[in-house]
Amino acid sequence: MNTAVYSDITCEVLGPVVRISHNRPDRRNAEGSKLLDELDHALSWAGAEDSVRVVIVGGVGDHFSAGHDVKEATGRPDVVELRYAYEEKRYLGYCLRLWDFPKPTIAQVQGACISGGFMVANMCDLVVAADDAFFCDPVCGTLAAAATEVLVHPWVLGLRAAKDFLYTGRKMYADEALRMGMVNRVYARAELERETLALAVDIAKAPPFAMKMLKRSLNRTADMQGFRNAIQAHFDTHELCHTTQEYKDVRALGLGATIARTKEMAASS
Ligand SMILES: C/C=C/C(=O)SCCNC(=O)CCNC(=O)[C@H](O)C(C)(C)COP(=O)(O)OP(=O)(O)OC[C@H]1O[C@@H](n2cnc3c(N)ncnc32)[C@H](O)[C@@H]1OP(=O)(O)O
Repeated sequence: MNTAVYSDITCEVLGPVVRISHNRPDRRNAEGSKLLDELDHALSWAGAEDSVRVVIVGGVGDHFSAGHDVKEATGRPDVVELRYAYEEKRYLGYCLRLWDFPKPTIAQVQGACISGGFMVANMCDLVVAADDAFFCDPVCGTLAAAATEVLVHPWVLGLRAAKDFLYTGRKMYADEALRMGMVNRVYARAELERETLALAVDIAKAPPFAMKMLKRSLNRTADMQGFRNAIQAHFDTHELCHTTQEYKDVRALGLGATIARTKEMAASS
């Protein structure tokens, strides 16, 4: 049993399935350090608990997540060493732990799934989306950064489509994401939770050791093609961008401007 008390996530045990949800709907589920620490804590518990067979990662409210909490981020010191340590732990480290999670994971996505939040969803094995879900990662244009810290897009979209998507920073709606193979299934918004849980319960019937080995082999297939090295190399490239004048200029514009630019870029075709 998980007796931890969380504020920024919810953690529900649903038979053999645990649903862990971002829970800051008033901030559009922006991921601050508390939320990320709680998410990682709940995942560690679920990974070690024998009765848990599948984990769903979701979001309470209208949106999966608006990405990093940019308000919190602008309050942190702009010092390379401190930023690197923070991002290596909470972005790269937590994401790789989710990627390596020993049981199947499903992202359950409705509404906005933006940049940092998208990165978390992309670390899950499967993505199930509501018909109102949209995905975007416009941070090259909005924050002068080479995409989010963990660059999964070429692996789940293909190289050419990832370039189109990231160069424009546009929105991709659930139906296109399904066609592109970036999401597995799309349901009407009212059915998302029920259908995702039904899928999780179905997967949970498999023998757990065999499932763990199956996931390990599938992930190793990606590793043998360079997945982990590419992810780690991109992280350093991303961090380099935080030292530039371009970055300092956009950071000085503040939170409101970042959100406004994100909305503007997301609206472009
Ligand atoms: C490498 C970098 C990675 C990153 O992840 S950087 C972050 C990228 N994300 C963004 O730039 C933010 C994107 N947010 C949006 O586009 C919109 O939001 C939504 C489409 C998700 C929702 O739009 P709507 O329903 O009109 O809500 P609203 O009025 O924009 O926001 C409601 C409250 O939520 C706060 N908020 C939204 N996103 C963030 C965020 N990412 N970090 C911190 N706060 C956020 C706002 O400021 C506001 O707050 P108040 O009610 O006090 O005015």
